[in-house]
Amino acid sequence: MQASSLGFLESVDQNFRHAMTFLDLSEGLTERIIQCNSTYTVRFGVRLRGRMYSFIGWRSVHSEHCEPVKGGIRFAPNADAEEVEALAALMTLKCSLVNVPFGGSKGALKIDPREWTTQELERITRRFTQELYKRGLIGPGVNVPAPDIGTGEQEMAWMMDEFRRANPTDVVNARACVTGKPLSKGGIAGRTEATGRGVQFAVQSYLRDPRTAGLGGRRDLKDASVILQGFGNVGYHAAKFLSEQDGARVTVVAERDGYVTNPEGLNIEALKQHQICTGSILGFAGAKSFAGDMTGIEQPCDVLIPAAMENAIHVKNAGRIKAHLIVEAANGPVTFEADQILRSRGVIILPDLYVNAGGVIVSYFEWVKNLTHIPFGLMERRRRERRNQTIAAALERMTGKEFPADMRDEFLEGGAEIDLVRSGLEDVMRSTWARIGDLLEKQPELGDYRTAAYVASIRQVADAYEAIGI
Ligand SMILES: NC(=O)c1ccc[n+]([C@@H]2O[C@H](COP(=O)([O-])OP(=O)(O)OC[C@H]3O[C@@H](n4cnc5c(N)ncnc54)[C@H](O)[C@@H]3O)[C@@H](O)[C@H]2O)c1
Repeated sequence: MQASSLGFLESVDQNFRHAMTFLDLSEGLTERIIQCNSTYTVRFGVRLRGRMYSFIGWRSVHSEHCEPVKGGIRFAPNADAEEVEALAALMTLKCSLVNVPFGGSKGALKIDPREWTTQELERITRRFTQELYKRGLIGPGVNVPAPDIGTGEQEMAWMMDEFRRANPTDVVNARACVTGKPLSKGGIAGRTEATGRGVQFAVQSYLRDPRTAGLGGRRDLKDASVILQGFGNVGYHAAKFLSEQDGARVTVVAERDGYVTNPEGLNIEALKQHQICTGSILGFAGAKSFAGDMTGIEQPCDVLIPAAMENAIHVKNAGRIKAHLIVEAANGPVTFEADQILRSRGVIILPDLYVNAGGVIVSYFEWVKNLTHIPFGLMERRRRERRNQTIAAALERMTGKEFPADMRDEFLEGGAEIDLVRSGLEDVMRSTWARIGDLLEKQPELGDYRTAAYVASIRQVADAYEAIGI
């Protein structure tokens, strides 16, 4: 997915430097914040299928102004050190923007997971974890990985288990060494859907804010046409919530082998089942398929959600994008140059560091849950229970009737973990949008949401560096 003259890392760097022009920081501090602190390359061998296979991976730490540092681990055949550094920089910005107390990091293993069996992937993942551990690149207080492209809760469970084995005398906090784990291994309800759910809250926050242009003045997604690129974890959940709960019509889903379309709106759940059964979205009965055609994202629509790889929209195709609103669910899907072309055409872009922050927000909840060793939100649940008891007693006094027994338990229940996670996520996404909007209102010269988000975020990182005197 290339054809940009600027690479991913250069695009992030340009965005940084553009935002820095609105901040009054010393030159030394500017460079300190932009530069990636370290990138480790790990090479290791695993004996598989009767021979030795060599693997290469990376873990970048962009900024340690807050520790531990945090960021996903990607398993992808085209991964490289530059990509990992760009992603680590975005993690620094993202965590700062949504006020989760982590520095930025990211990792990758150059591997196509589809070429290996589950047992083989387990051995590779465990060896990779050993390499990270040896270099102090995994641990609850130092560096906390999470899922990204090509990884999920299974890989996180293996990593956590390998870390725990390496620390047999200190297993108490071992669970907090990665997030995105299965529930049975210390994960948190709602983590898998979190990034897609956050995308939904981001779109809603933008549309409901009277200061924005909305969708040509419209304030909701009812019947709006949406094109999605990338039908993986983030893309699937975003499309599911926006179509089932906000009434959007997902008219195109584009994947690496082509796209499917239905102007009436695709049935997202049925399409997912088809993808799981056949390994592709193509050939889905409820749509027309275009095999090998990568122009799905160029079809007319109200909203385009790139949720696959970086550099999906570049100088060569930016002029052909017809969406009014682009919602960056992926990291870096619009290059710096494409961003300028699109904005000159009046296209509004909601930036990645805000839109896809749901994953790290809920990862933070999971990390806190693992370190406190008490069920997530126990205090909040107790508070809600007490509040609801007071309301029930007041209602009983006013009506002179007892609260119906069948409703009582449900009403008094403070809320399950999933409700608390969702409401916490919603709260952070909405308040972060308000911060971005307020800043742009106060400083209209910033010009766009990406610059406003970068400025808000960098300012906090700068404050942290200045406070510790580096
Ligand atoms: N998983 C998370 O919690 C999370 C959090 C924040 C950001 N992100 C970002 O979201 C994006 C997607 O991550 P994910 O976790 O959903 O990964 P995933 O592996 O679950 O899904 C990615 C999907 O994109 C598809 N894809 C790959 N190349 C494509 C191409 N050229 N055209 C169309 N589709 C293509 C893949 O086939 C796959 O279905 C990445 O940029 C990732 O960094 C993920």
